Amino acid sequence: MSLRWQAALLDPLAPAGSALVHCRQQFLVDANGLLFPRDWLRRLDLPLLSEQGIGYFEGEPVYLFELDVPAEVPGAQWQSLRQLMMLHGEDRDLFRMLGFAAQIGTWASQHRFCGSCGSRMEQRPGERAMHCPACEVQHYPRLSPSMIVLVTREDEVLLARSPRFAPGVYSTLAGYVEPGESVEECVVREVREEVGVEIHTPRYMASQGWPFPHSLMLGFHAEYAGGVIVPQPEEIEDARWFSIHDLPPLPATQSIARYLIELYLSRRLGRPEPVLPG
Ligand SMILES: NC(=O)C1=CN([C@@H]2O[C@H](COP(=O)(O)OP(=O)(O)OC[C@H]3O[C@@H](n4cnc5c(N)ncnc54)[C@H](O)[C@@H]3O)[C@@H](O)[C@H]2O)C=CC1
Ligand SMILES: [Mg+2]
Ligand SMILES: [Zn+2]
Repeated sequence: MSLRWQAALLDPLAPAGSALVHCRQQFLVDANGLLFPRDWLRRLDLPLLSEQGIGYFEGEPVYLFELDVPAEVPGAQWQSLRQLMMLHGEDRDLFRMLGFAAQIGTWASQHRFCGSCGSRMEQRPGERAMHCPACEVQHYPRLSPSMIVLVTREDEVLLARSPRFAPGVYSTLAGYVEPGESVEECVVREVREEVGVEIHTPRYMASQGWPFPHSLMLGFHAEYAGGVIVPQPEEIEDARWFSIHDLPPLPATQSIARYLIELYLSRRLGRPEPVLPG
């Protein structure tokens, strides 16, 4: 359990504190960092969509200002959550706070109106939920279960490239769980769809909350059972078997994709096991 960052439901009517400012997967940053005095922010008259009390960082209460548009603030710039992960990813507590804030902010901005009757939703006191006063519908923060799997064949691992990846980087296969499906069924289906390969006995390894934009990654290991690689045209730019002795550039160390690969290498090569990223 982290000590520097602790998520909590704080009352936005409480005074003082610090705040993060978020809009569309970007945070406001200035020379002092990402946390701004809340009273100072209030005086800027920002285009506020929602304010949420999100927790404690180093014991201090932290709020989130979710904005309608990325407004200009003198002396400050907007930085994407991805850029911030690259810059501060080693600071796990900071990144966990930012990931949580981004997900709460995105959810709050996308649940301002009731999807059922169109009325304006209200923040429910004492609970992280949006509530429709007209039809009583309740919306909690959105999470999308997704599987991620390392497929192996003895000293080889199956890695693929999405057109969105940084040049040269290959990663494990991932995909969203569909309604009515078990995660194990999703693993088999996604591997078949994305690379045309059959697997056997997918085994659950570990999980990770992933704020791009609101996935809960369920990490698996599976063994190759048959077929030749045929990449799915729209999603997979290239997919190959790589020898564990000759791997391409891999995803960021904070990702469970990297953890699954490193874990397999450690077991195969008798190295110490990696630490699960938080
Ligand atoms: N932490 C990690 O190590 C990694 C995390 N991921 C994450 O895994 C998730 C799924 O991976 P993808 O290969 O992109 O998924 P995918 O293979 O299911 O395909 C993505 C497509 O699914 C559809 N989609 C989008 N949101 C959806 C939702 N909530 N439910 C169902 N379908 C949806 C869209 O058409 C999207 O283009 C993403 O959030 C991605 O960021 C992916 C790789 C590594
Ligand atoms: Mg995928
Ligand atoms: Zn309603």
